Amino acid sequence: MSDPILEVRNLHVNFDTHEGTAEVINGVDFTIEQGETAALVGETGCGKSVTVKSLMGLLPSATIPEGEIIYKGQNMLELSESEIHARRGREMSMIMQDPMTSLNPVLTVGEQMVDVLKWQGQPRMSLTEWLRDKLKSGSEAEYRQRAVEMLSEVEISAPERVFESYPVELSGGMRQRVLIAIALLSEPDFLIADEPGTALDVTTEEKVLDLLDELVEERDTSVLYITHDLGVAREVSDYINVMYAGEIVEQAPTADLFADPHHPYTRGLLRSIPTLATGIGEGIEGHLPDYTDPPRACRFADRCPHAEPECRETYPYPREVESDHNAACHLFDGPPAHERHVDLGAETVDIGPPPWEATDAGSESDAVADGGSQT
Ligand SMILES: Nc1ncnc2c1ncn2[C@@H]1O[C@H](COP(=O)(O)OP(=O)(O)OP(=O)(O)O)[C@@H](O)[C@H]1O
Ligand code: NI
Repeated sequence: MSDPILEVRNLHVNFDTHEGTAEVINGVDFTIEQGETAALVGETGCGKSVTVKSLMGLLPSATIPEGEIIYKGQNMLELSESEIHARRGREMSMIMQDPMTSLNPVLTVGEQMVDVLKWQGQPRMSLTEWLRDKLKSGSEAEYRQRAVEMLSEVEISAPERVFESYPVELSGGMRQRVLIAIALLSEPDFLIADEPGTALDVTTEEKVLDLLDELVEERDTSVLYITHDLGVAREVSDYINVMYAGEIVEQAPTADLFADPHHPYTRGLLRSIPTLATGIGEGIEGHLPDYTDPPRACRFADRCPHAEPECRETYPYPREVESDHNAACHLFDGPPAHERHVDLGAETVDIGPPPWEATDAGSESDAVADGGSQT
């Protein structure tokens, strides 16, 4: 097996706010294998964008008191600003949540794409530095041709016209395709897609997702896919990391997560997937904790239908359900998922059948106890 392309270990990210220090990301661990598409899933405000911006070195106002971000064997947190700039956009690329704010409104699509292509010839510079000097090399016609080709690859039917257009002249779906084209121009090894498509209607979103899926498959790009929707994550990813309030509460290969979800938050999210029958999901009651004063034990306890006193007293370190499948919950037992996590001792508790399947609440199903009761 090859080395993972990205390993995030014990990542902490804080912000200074008027109310005090917001401890938003609290000890996050996840790994992305070469060529794999992993998802980071959680509700709004749980820290998905903060996590990925810290991977890209795009959080100037944050502090990272602890953690490692190991990309191709190198800890990004030990690199200088200029070394990070040099990688960003070239080896690593990001499709942002909001196409309107990530495209420059005063430049045409073509101008923005050609700038990216020219910049690629300048490996020691950040895009901003490069734009300042505008060192020109290569021929304008070649860049134009490459950009137009890329626009056809994202299935834009009038690429020449879109090349000459300003972002505001395009539909939302078109802008999202342009952003995908820009992100793939540099043929990145690693792509972060932060909810591409959420601003779009469902049909357009589906098309954009299918397209992205195809493009990364062809290129064998490793992808971290950000979404609040487990249904979308299931469609696009091989592995799912479920995030709640700045922590990974459960992580598993996609099929395992759906077959045998352990964390009550994962189960809540599963119930939140809209069904064809009702069109709406159930949602999870309550709201995220205050990041400036988060619970020191389980951050989900206040919303958890199964919380016990221990959940408010002891920190729920991740435990192994199976190899590659971890959950951070006191309600089941299992060996520590990571070496530094040593705080075990909870008994296996039956939390009943998976709620989204349950017909008989309080039955003696041991779906959860089973998975977790390893010695
Ligand atoms: N620069 C910042 N300064 C202070 N707090 C911040 C900053 N950026 C993000 N936060 C806080 O971090 C928390 C997580 O935000 P984040 O944008 O990562 O959520 P998200 O999971 O991406 O949500 P969404 O699905 O809405 O995009 C929020 O409470 C947010 O207010
Ligand atoms: Ni976000």
